[in-house]
Amino acid sequence: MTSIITLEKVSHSFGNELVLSNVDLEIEQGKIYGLLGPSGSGKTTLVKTIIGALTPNSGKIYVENTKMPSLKKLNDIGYMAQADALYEELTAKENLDFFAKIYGMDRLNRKKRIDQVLNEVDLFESKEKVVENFSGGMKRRLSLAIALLHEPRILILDEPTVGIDPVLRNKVWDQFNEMKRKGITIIVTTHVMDEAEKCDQLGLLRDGRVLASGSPTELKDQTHTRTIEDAFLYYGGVNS
Ligand SMILES: Nc1ncnc2c1ncn2[C@@H]1O[C@H](COP(=O)(O)OP(=O)(O)OP(=O)(O)O)[C@@H](O)[C@H]1O
Repeated sequence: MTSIITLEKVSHSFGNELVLSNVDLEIEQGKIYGLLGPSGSGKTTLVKTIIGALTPNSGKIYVENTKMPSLKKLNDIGYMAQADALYEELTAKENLDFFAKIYGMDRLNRKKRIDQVLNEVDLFESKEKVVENFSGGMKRRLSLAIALLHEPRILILDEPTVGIDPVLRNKVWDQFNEMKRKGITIIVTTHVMDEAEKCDQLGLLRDGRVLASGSPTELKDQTHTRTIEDAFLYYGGVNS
């Protein structure tokens, strides 16, 4: 097993509220890792510590053996935040061009990659449309396209399929699997149980603690349950 991301005893508080409590995690290269937990369990805070946007009060985080936070490492990570950070008054293509310039991509590469990612998220036909006229799902897909632009080896996606209809959601998951085949490591946060089933490995998070981790099958087998939801409830009960 090759771990690409390691967290050691990561804890963080906002004021008096302990949001992450002694989190240990190992994420393997080329896998889809799901962080599953209810609203407020600390998923977003955890992924922010991984990308280095937040330095936790204590603990260590390594991405490909580099201690985070590290500006250098950002080139290898694609991050899609929970709230879409898009320029509403610009078109989809203009948004992509803006971020491609920030990534320092040259003109030829920019044009090629922008067309590729627009196709990948099924927005090619809408590339000249102004983003303020996009639906919520279209905005999510554009955010995903931006995270993919610089061909990162690690993709960190905070609730990537919120507001995306079931048909397109399947398509987006097909893309995740395709990226995985190329060796890309993907971390997704979700509170949707059927999405959790599609991950290779899961970390079950509640109140800032990792209740359990393993593949969906392992978690169900260990708890003698048939669904991830029941496994989650089992671990929550046992550990509380
Ligand atoms: N910048 C902040 N300042 C103060 N409290 C915060 C901040 N960010 C998050 N929190 C608190 O930390 C807790 C965990 O929040 P977080 O966003 O990590 O959870 P989450 O699991 O991602 O939830 P959701 O699924 O609703 O996005 C919440 O109680 C939240 O109110």
